[in-house]
Amino acid sequence: MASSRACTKPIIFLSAFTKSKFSHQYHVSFINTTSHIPIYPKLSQQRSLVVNNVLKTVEPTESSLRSSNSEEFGSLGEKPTILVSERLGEAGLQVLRGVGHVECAYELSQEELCTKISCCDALIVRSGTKVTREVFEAAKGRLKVVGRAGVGIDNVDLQAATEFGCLVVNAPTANTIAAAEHGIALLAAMARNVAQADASTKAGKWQRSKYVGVSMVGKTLAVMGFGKVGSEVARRAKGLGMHVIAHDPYAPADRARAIGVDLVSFDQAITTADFISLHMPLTPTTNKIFNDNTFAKMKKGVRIVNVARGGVIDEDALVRALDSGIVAQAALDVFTEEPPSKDSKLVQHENVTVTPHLGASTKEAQEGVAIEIAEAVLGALKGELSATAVNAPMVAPEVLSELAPYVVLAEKLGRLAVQLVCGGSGIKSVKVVYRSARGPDDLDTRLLRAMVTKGLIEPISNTIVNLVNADFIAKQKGLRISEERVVVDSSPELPVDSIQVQISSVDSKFASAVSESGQISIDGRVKFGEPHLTCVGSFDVDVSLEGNLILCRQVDQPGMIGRVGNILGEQNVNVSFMSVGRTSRRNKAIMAIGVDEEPNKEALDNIGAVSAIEEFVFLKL
Ligand SMILES: NC(=O)c1ccc[n+]([C@@H]2O[C@H](COP(=O)([O-])OP(=O)(O)OC[C@H]3O[C@@H](n4cnc5c(N)ncnc54)[C@H](O)[C@@H]3O)[C@@H](O)[C@H]2O)c1
Ligand SMILES: O=C(O)[C@H](O)COP(=O)(O)O
Repeated sequence: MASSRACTKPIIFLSAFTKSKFSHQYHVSFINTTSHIPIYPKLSQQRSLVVNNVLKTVEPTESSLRSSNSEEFGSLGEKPTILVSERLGEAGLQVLRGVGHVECAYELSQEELCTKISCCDALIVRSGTKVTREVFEAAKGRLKVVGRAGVGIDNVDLQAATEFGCLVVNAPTANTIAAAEHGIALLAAMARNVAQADASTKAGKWQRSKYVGVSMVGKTLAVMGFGKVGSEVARRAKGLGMHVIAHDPYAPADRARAIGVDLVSFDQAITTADFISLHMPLTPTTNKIFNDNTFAKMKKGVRIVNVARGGVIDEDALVRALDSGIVAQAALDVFTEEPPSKDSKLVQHENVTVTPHLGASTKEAQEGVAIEIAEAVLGALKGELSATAVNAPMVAPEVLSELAPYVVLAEKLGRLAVQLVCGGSGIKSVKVVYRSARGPDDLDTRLLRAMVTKGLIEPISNTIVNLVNADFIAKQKGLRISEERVVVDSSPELPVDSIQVQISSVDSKFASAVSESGQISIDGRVKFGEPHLTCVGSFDVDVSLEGNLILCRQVDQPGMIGRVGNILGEQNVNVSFMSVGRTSRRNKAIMAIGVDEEPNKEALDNIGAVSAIEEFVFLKL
């Protein structure tokens, strides 16, 4: 006989993120692992900021301005602390202050940031703060969300964020127009030597012949990266009478066609363009994608604008290309190192126009970005939809809402299964079987798998598992979680008929949980919205998965329920649910008893001493 006393902690975790296929909205939920599990499948108030080339004014929503009560913040239990490490529009700060403690601390050293971060639930940055692995380590698990008030997330270590279970959200739409306008401003300023002529005139010179420019009309502009900013630049360049081509391996051809832009290969773009405007993100693939080799292929006298990221250009190679005349001029808003060194040859080059990363810096964009990020961060903290998660799988809000009770079931089954293993940490292989009337394409199981993983890992480690880090943590622990879908003849209205968790190649502390095929196996289903355990090993049971559970295997004979019930009653332990499953009459039976309180040692010893009881286990859910 054996009993398990695995300990669980009353923690609420950031657990689920969803994104609608249709509305491009994401969802974040908090899940309370010990009591009722609240999921808040509310739709976010995300507003389109650029609609048909029109910049829409964004206003904070009423809900985001409303004061918080502690319940809204799940595990935080009190107002969250939000560190804002770079200047943010006042409207966004107002939204944040309505619900949290906001600390604005600018130009922090890395050390100062690491010191502050352990007291913060959220961090809001722009491009100037490096959110490195050290920052996540220093946060010691408290940091729930990093909000990037802008598009580029190359200054946030996403891998580290994911490993630490920290959600990263950005504000991808509010500065699109500002960046596109800045691109066009630089293009025109470069073509007409505006900056150089301005400096010369202010220096008392009158150099009209020196600053003869080039015209843009009829010239070919290659837009590299045909995303939000790139397509707005293309649209504006068309208005200037330019012939616009674009390269973007992932852009839909119909969007390009709609603007009258030809999508071409990388080489075709750079070899035929008179002007090249860069609008791709900085990734390992695009890092220094403009280098000696690519400059060598360009039309002599090409002009380059970069409002994307400095790192996409090999800056030394650009200086060489400028010196050799391959590149006639460059206009740069962004640099590999920001700010660039004072004696940077590139910055000082006479054919180069520079601005200090001003692409997003309009009043309108900064207000919009601030509200967009404030709402995304607060949404994440409150368990509401977050439209812009960048390091979490996306599950549509409607899917989340229908899966909500199964999410609870999945976690409880994982939690229960791991407590049935002798020395739980030796688990290597887990299979989750979903029985459903729906075809595989109609059932998104990532959330369920993540919750089984959470249930399996948390009782045996001090790791916090959520949807951000579930797969990573499982892999790190050498836990292979496979999934199987079995199509059954039940109602397609229900996403899942039942979930089975199997753990193979381990010994169980409750031998009856081992199925005929040799794995620990438990099944559950949702009944009337509540998770139920429906099968243990080869025994059918039916017990609500709440509170704690005692599983006993006994000889099937009269009076057993009464005897165990009496023992528990004597210790003032309330039985919430009881079910008996047996192989055949008067043979072996399993009694599953739900109890509100944790029985003390004496009660458990007394249950073990009942002669007809062959084994039992106490499980915390
Ligand atoms: N200077 C600024 O202040 C400022 C302001 C806003 C955005 N940005 C930067 O501009 C860039 C674009 O922003 P966005 O909002 O348009 O992003 P976006 O995600 O909408 O667009 C980026 C596009 O680049 C494409 N892309 C990816 N890899 C590519 C490759 N190898 N070659 C060509 N295209 C590739 C993507 O498919 C996508 O369509 C980002 O780097 C962003 O950080 C800078
Ligand atoms: O990626 C972005 O959104 C831009 O580069 C803006 O950066 P900023 O917020 O530092 O101005």
